[in-house]
Amino acid sequence: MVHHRAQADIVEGQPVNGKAQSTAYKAEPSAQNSEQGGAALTIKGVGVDYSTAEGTFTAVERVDLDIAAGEFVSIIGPSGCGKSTLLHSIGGLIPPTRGEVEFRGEVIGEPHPDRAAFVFQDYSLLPWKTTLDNVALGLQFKGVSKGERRARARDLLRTVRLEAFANSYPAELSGGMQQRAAVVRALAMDPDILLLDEPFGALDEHSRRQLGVEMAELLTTTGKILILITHSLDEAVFWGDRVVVMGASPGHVKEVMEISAPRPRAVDFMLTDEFVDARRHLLELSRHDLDGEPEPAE
Ligand SMILES: Nc1ncnc2c1ncn2[C@@H]1O[C@H](COP(=O)(O)OP(=O)(O)OP(=O)(O)O)[C@@H](O)[C@H]1O
Repeated sequence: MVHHRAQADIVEGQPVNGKAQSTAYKAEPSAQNSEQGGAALTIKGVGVDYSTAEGTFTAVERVDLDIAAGEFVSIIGPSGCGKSTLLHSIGGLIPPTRGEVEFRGEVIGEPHPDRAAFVFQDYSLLPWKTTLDNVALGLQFKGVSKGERRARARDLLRTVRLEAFANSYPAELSGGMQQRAAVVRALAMDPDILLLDEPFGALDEHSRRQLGVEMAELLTTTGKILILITHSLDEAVFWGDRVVVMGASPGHVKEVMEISAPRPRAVDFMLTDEFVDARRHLLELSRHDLDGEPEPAE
């Protein structure tokens, strides 16, 4: 069943210089994960301003979100609404201008690959290293011995059916294969949080759907917190325990939608009423973004 939490139910708007109102949220961890012990990751009033030649630019106004251990959260929203900025703040790459991000009660102040690992759209594999060495790379920084890191990297490559390409270089792999390698490279670090910034965005629609289904079990049974930025409504609903819908100018949370189907989900989930209803609702929400119309007054 799909639960919408309409903005009016949960938002305390604050006028900002007479412009758009901010959206402050207190979203609860999904029912599916709440038995795992409440929020592990707390995003408390996080806002990010950038300094530009024209002055201060507010990319993210204010976001509040509690995420439970093992929860999968998808983030969607129009281009430029601050999705990547927020993700970078969660991972410690960009310090928030306002508020803070806490993991298990500890403020995340700087990047820490044991805690949060990123997977970006452009694969970011090192072209001069083999697939195996790319996956093993992070373990080197953790001080794992050469033999052990190669063994662990080989095991991980097996989980994404890339063992036969262990000694190939990234340029010899397809886009989907490179992205599978990039995902297991991040998993090799055994982070508490996996941050996925449009990881399948460079792939054609067929490949990204196939990869999504293939990786569903691997990614969603890790017990890690997963946060996925995507422009694909299908992906957002297919993966997420919750879908966070962001709006722009400045970046804020418009709505949080809960998707209750258990994970890992098979491709048949896309044919269910829950999937179709959720997708339709998200499409309606983003219609104004797609039409290029201003958002309705909040
Ligand atoms: N380093 C920076 N300095 C100034 N402005 C920035 C900087 N990085 C991002 N911005 C601006 O902040 C806003 C949010 O950018 P961000 O990349 O977070 O959005 P996004 O929702 O991830 O966009 P997309 O979906 O297109 O990737 C945009 O208007 C962008 O131009």
